[in-house]
Amino acid sequence: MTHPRPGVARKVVVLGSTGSIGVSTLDLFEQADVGVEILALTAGRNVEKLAQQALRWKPQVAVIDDETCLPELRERLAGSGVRAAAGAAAVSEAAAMGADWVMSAIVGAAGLAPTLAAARTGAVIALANKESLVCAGPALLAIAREAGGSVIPVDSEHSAIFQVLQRDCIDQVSRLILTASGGPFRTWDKAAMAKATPEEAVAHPNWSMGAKISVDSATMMNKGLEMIEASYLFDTPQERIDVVIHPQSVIHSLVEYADGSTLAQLGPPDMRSPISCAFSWPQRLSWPAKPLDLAAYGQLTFEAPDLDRFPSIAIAREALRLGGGAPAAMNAANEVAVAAFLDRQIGFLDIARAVAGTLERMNGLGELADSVGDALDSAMMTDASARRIAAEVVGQNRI
Ligand SMILES: NC(=O)C1=CN([C@@H]2O[C@H](COP(=O)(O)OP(=O)(O)OC[C@H]3O[C@@H](n4cnc5c(N)ncnc54)[C@H](OP(=O)(O)O)[C@@H]3O)[C@@H](O)[C@H]2O)C=CC1
Ligand SMILES: CC(=O)[C@@H](O)[C@H](O)COP(=O)(O)O
Ligand SMILES: [Mn+2]
Repeated sequence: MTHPRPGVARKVVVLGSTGSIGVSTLDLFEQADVGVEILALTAGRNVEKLAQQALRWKPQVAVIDDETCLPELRERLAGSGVRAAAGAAAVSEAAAMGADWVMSAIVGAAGLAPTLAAARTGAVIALANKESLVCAGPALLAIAREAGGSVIPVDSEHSAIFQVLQRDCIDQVSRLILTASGGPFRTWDKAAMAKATPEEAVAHPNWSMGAKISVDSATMMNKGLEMIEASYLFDTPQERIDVVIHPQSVIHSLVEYADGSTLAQLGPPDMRSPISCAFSWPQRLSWPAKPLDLAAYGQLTFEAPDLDRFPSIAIAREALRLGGGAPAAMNAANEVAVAAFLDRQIGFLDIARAVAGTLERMNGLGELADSVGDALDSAMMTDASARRIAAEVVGQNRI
């Protein structure tokens, strides 16, 4: 694992540079004034923003997933010395350019192939793309380990656990406690939630994030995904992972030990902090981070999650219990249902119904069996059949 060395620019790739995490990552590089040599920046289809970033950071290559955007990217980068490339294969090639540190911040299962490609190179992977762990967690972690690299979580809860986990006392960990804000509908009744609009669902109370994860926070599927993520990352069964609602998002998660002591990590809700940790671990970066002013908060509050209004946590527990392809299927069904909700095809409460319905149907068809062969192929096969079935289920719920 390559640690930052004073005076030596680390070679970096930022996958998903145009998104919320990607932008925070580049901003942190500026704020912390760290020495980085950016090998590649990648985006989905936001060619204007990608070109702007590329002109500022001068990577060797700027890659856009959507091939129809390549002519415009080429035009915008003409004369800059930055090569333009396009397509999913080019994104994975960028991930495997031999960087010391790769930020994995593509949204959804689309991040799996490039993250695995980066893992095979032995890079330090700063992992924001939780969906890749959900789809193929054990394989991804094993590939990174075997290649001599590492996976450092960026997701705020997992970064918190990563920071307070005492590696010498791993057998004395009794519980991992994930905090959840409760999202924008924490206090809404079911009748109001049924009518919630996409605009209301993406209005997260504490964090400014991409649309998909914002809807996941509103359904609390984000916590379901995070429970699976924590189970794989910290090798902990789901029975020992709990969720507590903490509306202020100041305590990012906790580790409870068998001697009755519970350690927590705190900070203002700012993703540059876990990104900073993943960049400099086991050291710390200096940058003008806003300090935590506990007196200004006055009080930190906690409540138990309501599984009737937010069934997604239970759905994720069931997917983890089923094992095999169930987490990947759950993730794919959720991506389909969230996209349909954002497109106003289904109602807010239909998202969790569609995910549960897809899992039920696939289980009945025997399509959630343990994977065989290549982890990526097998996760992508499960992903594809879950998307097909979820589209049918969503069609039945169409408004
Ligand atoms: N935002 C946050 O605070 C947090 C995010 N995460 C996780 O980090 C990941 C990124 O989240 P966030 O930054 O909010 O998401 P955004 O939607 O803001 O950004 C997603 C990024 O992925 C790119 N992208 C989208 N689809 C594809 C594709 N098919 N191929 C290649 N690139 C693609 C987007 O490009 P384009 O701009 O062109 O569409 C963009 O750069 C998610 O997995 C999320 O769960 C975890 C914790 C916190
Ligand atoms: C910032 C981050 O890590 C998000 O995953 C956050 O946790 C979302 O907030 P919720 O707690 O509402 O899901
Ligand atoms: Mn999180």
